[in-house]
Amino acid sequence: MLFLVRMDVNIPHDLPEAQAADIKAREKAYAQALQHDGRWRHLWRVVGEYANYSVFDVASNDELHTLLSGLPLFPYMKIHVTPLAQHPSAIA
Ligand SMILES: O=C(O)CC1=CCC(=O)O1
Repeated sequence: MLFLVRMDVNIPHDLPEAQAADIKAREKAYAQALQHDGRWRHLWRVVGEYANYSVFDVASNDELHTLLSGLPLFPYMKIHVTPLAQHPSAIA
């Protein structure tokens, strides 16, 4: 099952810099592990925003929820999920 996910990051300004850097490093490792195993298919920065559009390929809504809620930045993100279906005119 494919899902388009938008993540808007909002790290509080009063979070200590070292703590923010640690969370971002763990987020990167988590995201790259999921890209390597094929479940995080795309990760794109939204131009001019601290936000991304991602495409996930997972078995169920519950799996996606588990992955997203495990993101180290999860407490600091607004996440919007759009389930995707085949388009009849798509050639791939
Ligand atoms: O920077 C972001 O958009 C949040 C994020 C998701 C995966 C990652 O490494 O950073």
